[in-house]
Amino acid sequence: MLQLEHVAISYGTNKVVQGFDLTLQAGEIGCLLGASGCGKTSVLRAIAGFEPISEGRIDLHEKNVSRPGFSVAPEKRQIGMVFQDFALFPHLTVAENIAFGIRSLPKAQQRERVDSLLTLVELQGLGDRYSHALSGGQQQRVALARAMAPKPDLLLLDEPFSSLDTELRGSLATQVRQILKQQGITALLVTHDKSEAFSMADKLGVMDQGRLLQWGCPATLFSRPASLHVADFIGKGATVKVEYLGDGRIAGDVGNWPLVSNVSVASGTSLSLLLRPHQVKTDPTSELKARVLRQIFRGADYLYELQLPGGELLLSSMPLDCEFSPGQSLGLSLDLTNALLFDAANGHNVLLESQ
Ligand SMILES: Nc1ncnc2c1ncn2[C@@H]1O[C@H](COP(=O)(O)OP(=O)(O)OP(=O)(O)O)[C@@H](O)[C@H]1O
Repeated sequence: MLQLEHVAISYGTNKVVQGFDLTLQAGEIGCLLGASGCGKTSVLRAIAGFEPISEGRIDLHEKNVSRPGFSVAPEKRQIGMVFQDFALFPHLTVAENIAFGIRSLPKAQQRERVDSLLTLVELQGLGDRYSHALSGGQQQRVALARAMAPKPDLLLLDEPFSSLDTELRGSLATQVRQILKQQGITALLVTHDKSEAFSMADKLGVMDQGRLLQWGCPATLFSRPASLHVADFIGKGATVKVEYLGDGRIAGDVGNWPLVSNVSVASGTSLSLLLRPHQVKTDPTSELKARVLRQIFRGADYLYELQLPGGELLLSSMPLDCEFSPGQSLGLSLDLTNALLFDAANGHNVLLESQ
């Protein structure tokens, strides 16, 4: 449905996106996740036809729409867009906003489509309102309905929920996913919010400085991140230095541990071991000790910041009945079943497939 091959985007001499490959199948929801300024919006604008590309190609339905020196006009691409700031027309009612892109259809057909979209986004009865009389979440659902009205082949969503409060953002992301799935719409969303990305995406990509570091299903990115940067970006954790001893063992300030998976490095290699909070547990009988630095109440559990005697930090999530105070020393056990290991020199994942 959508294919980007080795795409580069430049503003003058400044290349802000490079070597960008991405494939989205029909009906899939893709999501680009990355810090501010990494090039997410530029990629969306290039797909929509608003930005030329300086290298590579963009194909829609296996037809080339962008290559250096050539670009099919945005209005000929059958692409709908939803932006961060809703961008509804204030002088038009909700129904008129939704009908904006289908003005050329006969009136009766327009009304029918607007009514079915109002039902779809659960705004029945609000067709005559103006946007200032709607909540942020309602406005964003109008923007979604308006983008869907012309039945686009592809919907691009640029940080569509970022101006809403956290709770509304979460529930709207789930609703929007349901609507897109129900209608079989192919969509690409950009965001810097991990939870939004996880609740929306069939395929997820992490971008950094204009490059797509990894593209795959969210579970794969979480459990098999290609690099420490991807792992760090998509989930909380702490890294500690260890050395690969050979024979499937690692050692460092966290002690000497056997690995469940094989690694692709020689003995003596310096590695970074990423430990997520659920992998670090209290064990009074353990020789591995750490000092409590901070206890953070998270509602359903505590997050503890811990320090090993050598100075390295660990994070641990513990149930609410595990009450420890700053300064206290704890025995720890580590669950290395799904441990993530990266080459300390280049940050690449060194784990081979689990045995
Ligand atoms: N029209 C432009 N002219 C020159 N530079 C631009 C232009 N648009 C974006 N840039 C630069 O390109 C880089 C990527 O910007 P882009 O908006 O694509 O990033 P982003 O990941 O979407 O950021 P954000 O999350 O903050 O919206 C940034 O360094 C930005 O300053």
